[in-house]
Amino acid sequence: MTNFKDFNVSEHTLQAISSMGFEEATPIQAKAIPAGLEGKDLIGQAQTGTGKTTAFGIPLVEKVDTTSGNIQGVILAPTRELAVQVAEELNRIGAKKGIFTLPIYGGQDINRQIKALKKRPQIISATPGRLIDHMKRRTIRLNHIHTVVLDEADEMLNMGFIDEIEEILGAIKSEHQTMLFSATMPNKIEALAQKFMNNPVLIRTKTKEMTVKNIDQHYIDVPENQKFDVLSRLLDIQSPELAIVFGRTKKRVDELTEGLKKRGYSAEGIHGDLSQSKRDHVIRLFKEQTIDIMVATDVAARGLDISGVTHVYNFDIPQDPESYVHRIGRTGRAGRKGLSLTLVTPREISHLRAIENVTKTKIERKSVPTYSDVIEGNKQTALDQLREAAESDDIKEYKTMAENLLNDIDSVSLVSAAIKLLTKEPDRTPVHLTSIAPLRVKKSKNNGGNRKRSNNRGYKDRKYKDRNYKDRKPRDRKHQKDQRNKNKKNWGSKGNKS
Ligand SMILES: Nc1ncnc2c1ncn2[C@@H]1O[C@H](COP(=O)(O)OP(=O)(O)OP(=O)(O)O)[C@@H](O)[C@H]1O
Ligand SMILES: [Mg+2]
Repeated sequence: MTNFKDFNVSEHTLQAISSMGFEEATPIQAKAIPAGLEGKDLIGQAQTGTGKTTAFGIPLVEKVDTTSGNIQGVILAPTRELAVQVAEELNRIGAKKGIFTLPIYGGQDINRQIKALKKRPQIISATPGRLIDHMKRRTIRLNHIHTVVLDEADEMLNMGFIDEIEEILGAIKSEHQTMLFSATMPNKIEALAQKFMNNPVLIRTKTKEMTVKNIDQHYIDVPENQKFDVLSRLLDIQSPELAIVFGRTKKRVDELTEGLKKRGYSAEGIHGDLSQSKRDHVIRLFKEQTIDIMVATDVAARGLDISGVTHVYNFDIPQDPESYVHRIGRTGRAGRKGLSLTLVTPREISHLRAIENVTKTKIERKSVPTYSDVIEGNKQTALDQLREAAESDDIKEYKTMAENLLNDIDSVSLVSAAIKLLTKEPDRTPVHLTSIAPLRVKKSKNNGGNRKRSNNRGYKDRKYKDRNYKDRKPRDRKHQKDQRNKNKKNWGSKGNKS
């Protein structure tokens, strides 16, 4: 166990960490914070939800010179929501030291950001495309940078941000420390590390599995056309507090959201084609639990830390093992329990096995829940509601009525009737989703579908099909489109592209 006091950090930072409620450092923090404080370049890999933000946040904040109004630290993140979240966490860590971290991301009025930059942030947390915009306008200068962090470095490469990253890193001429963090570190990171890092130390926490143990991982083998009904049944039976449902494409997310709403669930969708204000709105509704289901593409798979997410449903099996790791990692964070459930069509089973091999985890098979399971689930939910209401204070005004009723009817009959009335009938409103072709494992010489894999080649080089491309330059979008067309040929997809 490592206490934050064991690190060589300022009293201000210790106070900030304590007011964040952190007592012991997590394993990645215990290893990465001392190395980071020594100024070493480092690559940090640890499972989802294990505190990597603070692992780079503390060394970064500690290094900031508060007497200078220059931007001294840059964090790059693949998505806008993550850039915002990381800035919030850094503002908490730097609160007592008086350090200001500003998020810089696409989709937000650039003039607003230019105005905010006048407040002289010492750190910026940015998406690559928008940072380059500011560099070109000279509204951000990187000539006093001493620390660079690439959060979710592998994802930024997956998204085709390599040119932007090279441009940004190449523009930092001052002596600086570079830190790369992610739960997954595929080999292609090496080229980036070789080019832009100075003898980086690799910091990994010792675990065989790529996913945390506190997530119960399940899958259900189900034909494509039954997936929506199965999802509805699962939502009824498991009644998650907060759930994220991942779909493969933007269109899929829209259709799923509509379908869920039709059946009476409180759900909203998020993907890269929505306006930033809509995306912010959905995240806000979900965080404050006004809605309890967020339907998302992989744009929400990385880094997002929303407390209270109890369930992750992969409505569509993810494109590759890394994506699986990050998606399910939206639950089971900071030691909490979580459950993930992946719907797998019969032709995608080999894909699931490949995920198990790469992540070194067993994903437990569950059978398709039946209609009577749903009824039982709904009865249980009704019972829980009744119990909760009975324990609350605001039922006093009903007590006289209850006493009168109890004079006529016995208590067991009365409670049975209350449960019956509260038990929701399963909603079977018809919902039609455009069907999509199953994913297939691409076979190569070294990599057969069901064979045990010595590496995860065949996945690594794939481009994800649905990402937030909005922060990217047009040229890259075209490149991505070409890539998608190529992929479509490889996988025989029917073109439900992002
Ligand atoms: N030492 C700690 N003690 C308790 N909670 C912590 C500690 N460090 C971080 N946390 C909390 O753990 C949660 C997950 O942290 P964080 O988002 O940094 O994880 P991560 O490793 O970056 O995950 P991901 O790979 O999904 O990005 C956050 O809510 C954070 O506040
Ligand atoms: Mg993170």
